[in-house]
Amino acid sequence: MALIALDHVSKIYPKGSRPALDDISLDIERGDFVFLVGASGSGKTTLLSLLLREEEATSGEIRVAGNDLRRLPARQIPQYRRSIGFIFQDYKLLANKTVWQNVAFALEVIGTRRSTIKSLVPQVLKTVGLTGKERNFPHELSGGEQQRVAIARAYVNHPQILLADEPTGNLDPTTSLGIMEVLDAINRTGTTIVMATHNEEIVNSMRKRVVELKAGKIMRDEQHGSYDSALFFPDAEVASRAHEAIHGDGTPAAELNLPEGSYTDPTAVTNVDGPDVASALHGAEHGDDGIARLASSVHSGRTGRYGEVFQSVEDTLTWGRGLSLDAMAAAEEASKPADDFETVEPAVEPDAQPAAAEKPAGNAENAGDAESAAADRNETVELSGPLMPPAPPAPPAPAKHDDHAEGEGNEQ
Ligand SMILES: Nc1ncnc2c1ncn2[C@@H]1O[C@H](COP(=O)(O)OP(=O)(O)OP(=O)(O)O)[C@@H](O)[C@H]1O
Repeated sequence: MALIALDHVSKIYPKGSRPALDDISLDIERGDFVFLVGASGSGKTTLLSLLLREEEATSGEIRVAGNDLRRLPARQIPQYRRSIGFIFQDYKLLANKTVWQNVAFALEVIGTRRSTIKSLVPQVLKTVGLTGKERNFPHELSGGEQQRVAIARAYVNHPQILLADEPTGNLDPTTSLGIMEVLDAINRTGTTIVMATHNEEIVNSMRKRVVELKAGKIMRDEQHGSYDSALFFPDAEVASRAHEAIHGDGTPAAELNLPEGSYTDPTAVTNVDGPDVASALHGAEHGDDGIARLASSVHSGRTGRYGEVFQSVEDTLTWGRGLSLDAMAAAEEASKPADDFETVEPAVEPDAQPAAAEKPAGNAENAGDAESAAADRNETVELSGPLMPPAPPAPPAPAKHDDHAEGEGNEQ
């Protein structure tokens, strides 16, 4: 039997005007890597929430690793969730705990022996390429490093299933590549991965199974699938949104001074990109070289139409290839009249981080409810099976390094 099996599943939220999921049937086998794609609101997060038993299906049957989720008693839900790792777009790390403590906490709440924790935490941090960052707090890490901590926390008990909701959504292409390398390596150890994403470059390079949702229904299920985000984010709409985000007005895309090729007639968006995308999609043998293709795509600077049009938005972010504050201050200064000697303050603090990344996860900081907090964040599983892969591939290098790591962290 499939590891994950959905049979005619529908989900209607109490205030929903239409089903968030509408008669979905889907089997996912052990060891699969599945991309869930589809427009905003198509039901991707709802599907992941059902698998996690955060939400209950309105009708239909869901079985995960032999558990019939309709019949799972409430008291067994925390234990069930421990068999599943979950990774969020905004990391959901505990802001007041170090890297080491964030990962160790996942083991502490299930009563893992201190000596075991001391042995497991460095192993998993090494796997995700974070050796040397053990004593850093989340705000002292880049976005990519924070997501690696989240992956380490989700993976420390070697879950059978890893669910990821837009895990690269806040990251630049190069950092996303590093995250995908880690997820691919974890998948190759036998962990089943279901990942919701809008990132066409990742989907098209990795050529894993693609399940596409549209208005709560499965429109497509392909073994070595692709994704053209332009189908879901018509160029004119994306361009307008990007322009509005940057300049704060609603100028129609057609009137914007956009780079050649970034705007096309919205009625003609069903075309796949030019020869580059076509060859990326169909040029190589289907095999286990998705990461190599992704690396080649990232290094060539090809980010797909969705990536291209949001490029300037990405450049304003304060992590990844963030805007240089010096350059920004210099530009402001240069644009001022010569007789204006006012000091120019930078718009953001040099070490500013996205607010979401600093937020603790749900009620996870409530010390009196550590168990349910951990369950909410789903980072632990039963201590069965090998905790580490027999021969994991070399972990990718961290997205960036700093000089203030205090060495290998046996801080417990
Ligand atoms: N708690 C809720 N109550 C009512 N409606 C909801 C709730 N959560 C989601 N929905 C609705 O269900 C539909 C599917 O939402 P869902 O979040 O699953 O989409 P998604 O594909 O994950 O979107 P995105 O890519 O924007 O994250 C949407 O119409 C959404 O408005």
